[in-house]
Order: sequence, then C-alpha cells, then structure tokens
Amino acid sequence: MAQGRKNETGLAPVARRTHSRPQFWQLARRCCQLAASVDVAFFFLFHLLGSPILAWINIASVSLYLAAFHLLNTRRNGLAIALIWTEVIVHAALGTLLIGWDSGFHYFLLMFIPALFAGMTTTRAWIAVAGLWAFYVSLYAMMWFVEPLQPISSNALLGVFLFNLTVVFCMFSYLSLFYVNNVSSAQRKLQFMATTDPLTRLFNRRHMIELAEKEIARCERHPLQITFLLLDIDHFKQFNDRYGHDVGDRVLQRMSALLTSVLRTQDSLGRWGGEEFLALLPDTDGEQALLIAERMRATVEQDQWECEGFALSVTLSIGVSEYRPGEDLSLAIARADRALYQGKEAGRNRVELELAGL
Ligand SMILES: Nc1nc2c(ncn2[C@@H]2O[C@H](COP(=O)(O)OP(=O)(O)OP(=O)(O)O)[C@@H](O)[C@H]2O)c(=O)[nH]1
Repeated sequence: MAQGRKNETGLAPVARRTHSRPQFWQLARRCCQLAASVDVAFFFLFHLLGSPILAWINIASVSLYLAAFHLLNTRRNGLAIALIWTEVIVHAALGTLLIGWDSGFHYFLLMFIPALFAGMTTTRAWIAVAGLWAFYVSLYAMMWFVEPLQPISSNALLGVFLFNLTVVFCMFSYLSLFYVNNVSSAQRKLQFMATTDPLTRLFNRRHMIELAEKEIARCERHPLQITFLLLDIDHFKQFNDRYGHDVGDRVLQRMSALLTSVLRTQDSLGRWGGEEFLALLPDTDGEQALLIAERMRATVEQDQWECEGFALSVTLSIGVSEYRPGEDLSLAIARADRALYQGKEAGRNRVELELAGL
C-alpha cells in the first residue's frame, strides 16, 4: 500500500522528506516577505528613474509574492514555489529586456541554485540547474543582439545595477546565515541525542565511556587519581510492580536530579543501565570518593520521596573503585560493580569501596 502511494505521487522518499522540512517552508515564507518589500522599493525607484513599465511590473511581483505567501501559509507549497519561480524568471527576463543586461537583474536567477538543492532531490535539482543555466546563457546571448526596449540613462542604469547587486548580496548573506544556523542547530540536536539518555537527561552509557577514556588518557599524562561510583537503586523493581512503570520512571528522573545536585561541577554522571548510574570523579582519591558517595546515599535516604500521591522509601547502594594507572576502564568499573554487589549482599543502602587486592 505504502509503496503504491509513493508511486502515485511520483516523488522519491528523499524528496518527500525534504519538502516536509518545516525550516525550508519557513525560509520560503521569509523570502516572500523580503522579496515583496524589495519590489515595493523597486516600484518607487523605477518611477523616479522614468521607467513606468518596470515600476508596474513590480506591483505585479508584489501581488505574486503575497499570493505565494498566502499559499505557503495554507500549505499549498507546490503552487507557491511555482509562483515564486515564475516571478523571479519573468522579472529577471523583463528587467533585462527593458533596460539591459547591465541592470544586473539576472543576478536574481543565481539565487535559485542553493534553493533548488535544498528543496528537491539531487537529480531533479541538477536538471533544474541545467535548465536555469540554459535560460541564463540564452538571455545573455540575446542581449548581444537586442537593444534594451526601454533604456534609461547610464547613471540610472548604474544605480539600478548597484541596487540589484546589494539586494542579491544581502539575500545571499541571509540565506547563508539561515543555512549555517540550521546546520549548527541540527548538529547540536544530534550531539545531544547521541550523548544523552532521553528519560533522565543524564549522559548515556556510550558517552560516559568516552568521558572516562578521555579522563584516563589525561591521567596517564599527569598522575591524577580517578574514582568511579556505580550507583543502583535498591529494590527498584518493586516501584514498577506496585505503582506502575510511570512511577518507576519518575523515581529515575528525580534520582538523576538529586544525584546531580550532590556532585561537584567537575564530576560526570550518566545512566549506566536500567536503574544503575555511573559517576566519574576526576582528581579524587578513594577516601574523598567515599565521602561524596556517602553524601549521595544520605541525600537519597533523607529525601521526601513522593510520587503521584505515593510516599516511597527509596535508597541507593553504591560501589566505589579507584582507577589503577595502566588498567583497562572495564576493570575499574568491574571492581566498582563488585563493591556494589557487596553492598547489596550486606543489606543495601550502603557505600562500599573495592576490596584491596581484588
Ligand atoms: N520504570 C522503569 N523501570 C525500568 C527502567 N529500566 C529498567 N527498569 C526496571 O528496573 C528493574 C530492575 O530490577 P532488578 O534488576 O531486579 O533490581 P532491583 O529490583 O532494583 O533489586 P536490587 O538491585 O537487587 O536492589 C526491572 O524491573 C526493570 O524492568 C526504566 O527505564 N523505567
């Protein structure tokens, strides 16, 4: 069924995805507003320069841009793009025919090139660019043989040229800025998604490993101590079983906020798995880490846990390990895990440091 619909529209999946991009249509709307404003300025400029035909062409252009803007607002995007295309091509051609190639109206055609690649599949964009190139070259060649139909003085022509050039510079700069901002914001979002656990908003396991490996590399250059805390909520399963999964999720979120508030700015905290967290404490020895872990344990125990009307008794067991220079990260974490297990075995709600010699 889905495949059939694809064929009916005649659009490849990439094209449909591209056209559903809200930023593209937001940009198209903004371009309509800008272009309509520029055309209002042109109306007065051409009246002053004694070219009434061009002045009234600009009024037609403003109407087309307003219509395209309205179509974009009502999601008739294809028709809107067709109107914008028509306006730019006809306007550039008429401007050039009436007052000559040196008016610089043809520069507006070049602005389509990035828009074509942003709004179409690559193959279609190449075909459209080839068509645009042919039109551009034909217009240029024609102006070798045809005199301008409504010439204006050379000073006025220079004025129009400078005006057009300035507008094209401004619009290209605006489009470039828009593009760069979009790419940077997409990169930020991707970076966030790649490093963050969506439920708790803490770092995810993969990012914690990256951070820990960076810290270990730093530790190998300068002899600094690193400690790891592996934290596990006691009897977490019972919250899910008794009160439902949503309450379990809220406990995880609240726990993340609480633990973050206890840690120092140089420490990193991540969700290691289900109800397990890993804290990385740089420049910290085992003794200091024990104090921090104890503070975390006590904070969780003393906090008033209430979730969706249920009073909960939440505690945490914590295993602490010191990183030994030269060892693999997994070994240091395995020792924290063993310490955590000992804490669970000894009755939970405890902090345990790795046993010496293990
Ligand atoms: N609500 C919720 N539950 C989760 C999530 N991830 C894992 N869990 C649950 O966490 C529970 C972990 O249970 P266990 O590993 O038996 O551990 P526990 O009940 O905390 O017991 P101890 O660790 O031995 O104290 C399981 O029931 C998982 O389904 C999550 O993202 N949200």
